Amino acid sequence: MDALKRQAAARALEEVRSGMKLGLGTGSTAKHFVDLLGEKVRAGLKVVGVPTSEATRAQAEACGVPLTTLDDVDHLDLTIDGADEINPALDLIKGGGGALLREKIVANASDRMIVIADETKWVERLGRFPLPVEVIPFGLAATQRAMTEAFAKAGVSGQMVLRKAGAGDGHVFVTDGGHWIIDVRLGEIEDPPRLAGLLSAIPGVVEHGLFIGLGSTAILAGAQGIRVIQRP
Ligand SMILES: O=C[C@H](O)[C@H](O)[C@H](O)COP(=O)(O)O
Repeated sequence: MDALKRQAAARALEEVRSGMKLGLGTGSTAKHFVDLLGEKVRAGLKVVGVPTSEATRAQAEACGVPLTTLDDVDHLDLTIDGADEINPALDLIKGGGGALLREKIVANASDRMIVIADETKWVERLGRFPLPVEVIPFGLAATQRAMTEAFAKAGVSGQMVLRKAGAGDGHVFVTDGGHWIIDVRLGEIEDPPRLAGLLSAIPGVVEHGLFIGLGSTAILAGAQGIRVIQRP
């Protein structure tokens, strides 16, 4: 699986040109991309990147990829990032690694977003992967009640699970922005854009993992080779 992720990352690197301002994604697939980009930079490629997490920032710095911020550039040419699920409209579920907020800000500031993944991320309908929803700790119960109403309006339901940190000591997972994440296994989401709008309207929801209309191209690596899919 890791070899497939690297293949998708290598194919995405072919889209990078000297002088580009890049959004750098987060996760195990994006990590391959940053690694390969670092090799190119050390060989003379001139790019700057905006990392979507502190983890990616640290990796990019270690690889020698020059970094900037969205305050210092007026737009990004291209963002390359992974995903937890991708449907044929190139709508995505993201945030399995907890980086969805910065990832969405960066993708939205980009002219194009290339999604890199192994074939297992491709689904007819989004929703098998638990949807991450980033919330403000204040008023959590009220936010969850509003989320339940939003799910009902969108015709879905699922148990809400407050994400815990990986250490197994019971501590709540805290995002780079200081927020919490609620994961909700919804099953098939009939209308992802509608659910996205309903969740975005809830005051305690900072952001959610539905990326609608942001993915331009998906590069999927599987046993049969690489598929490049453009947003319809
Ligand atoms: O917050 C994490 C990101 O949205 C990742 O891009 C996503 O979870 C996919 O990660 P991976 O490439 O490790 O499957």
